[in-house]
Amino acid sequence: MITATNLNKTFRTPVVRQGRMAGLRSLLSREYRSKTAVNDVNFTIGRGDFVGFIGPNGAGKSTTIKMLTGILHPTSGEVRISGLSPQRDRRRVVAKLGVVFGQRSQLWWDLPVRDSYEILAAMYRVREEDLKRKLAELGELLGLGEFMDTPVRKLSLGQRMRADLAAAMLHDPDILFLDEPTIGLDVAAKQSIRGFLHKLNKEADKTILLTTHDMDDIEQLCERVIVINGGTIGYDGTVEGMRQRIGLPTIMTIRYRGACGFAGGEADKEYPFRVTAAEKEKLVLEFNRTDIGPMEVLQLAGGWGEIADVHMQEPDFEDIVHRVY
Ligand SMILES: Nc1ncnc2c1ncn2[C@@H]1O[C@H](COP(=O)(O)OP(=O)(O)OP(=O)(O)O)[C@@H](O)[C@H]1O
Repeated sequence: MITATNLNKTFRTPVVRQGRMAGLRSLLSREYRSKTAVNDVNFTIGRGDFVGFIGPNGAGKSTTIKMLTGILHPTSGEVRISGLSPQRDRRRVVAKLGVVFGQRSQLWWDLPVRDSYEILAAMYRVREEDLKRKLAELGELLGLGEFMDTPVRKLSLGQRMRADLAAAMLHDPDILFLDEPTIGLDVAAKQSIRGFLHKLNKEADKTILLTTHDMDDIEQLCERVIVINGGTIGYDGTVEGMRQRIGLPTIMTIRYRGACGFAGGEADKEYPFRVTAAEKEKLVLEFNRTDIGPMEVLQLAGGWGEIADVHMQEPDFEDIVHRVY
């Protein structure tokens, strides 16, 4: 449904000269600096996929999304959205896409939300009865009723984001590109946006590409994550696969009923895990899931006494992402 093939984007910006007569010299001979923002990027996103697109600041995320939506032309390589080029078939591709930039609203600042929707519906040639039906449906899912007649500038950030998501859905696109849709929101507002996106993906089968710096968005919503850094893709796979590849340990704390038999001599033996703390009735073990599974660890640990209670702590997703970057 969405493919990027050998996608490249190099920006050429004029160098600003310093010193006397700099302006005149710049006019006579311009010097340019090249910056490769996206470097040989390849991926395919299937219908109904929910993909997280992450990377540090300046990694090339926005540049990639702008090429996917047709706002920017690639220096080389190509994009296909349902077989169409967003650069050459702009109008047909735009009809399939909904786009939300969290930092920038596409609504008219001084107009009531309702008026913005009417303008957008006219631009997208949405029929009046379809708009009515869509607004009733989105109104319920996103709680638009409380601010439909309020000018956009008076909305809270959470309300504005909900209003923007509805705006992106008015023409019922199959694909959504979301750039930081939860930025700056409090926990409750984030949860409400996430609930909506989850429904769109699972119940309405929308394909979603989500850019975010909030790792909870990724963990709660995405099955797959694409990591970009310095314009190049560093990882493309499942969230679980990323955990395993990075190799941060899972920590298991085992409490025994009575004294634990792990002691003298045992410490010298080779195990596929590390014992990081050993007390009378408690052991703390660290292991990598690529080396051994939790059930095998428990079988081995069960040899040192009767296990009363087990607690497992998976590596923190934020730490994993930092390692990938
Ligand atoms: N119009 C432009 N002209 C020149 N350089 C640009 C332009 N747009 C982006 N860049 C550069 O390309 C690189 C990638 O930028 P991009 O905005 O795609 O990153 P990003 O991953 O979206 O970052 P962020 O998370 O900060 O939004 C950066 O070094 C940026 O300075």
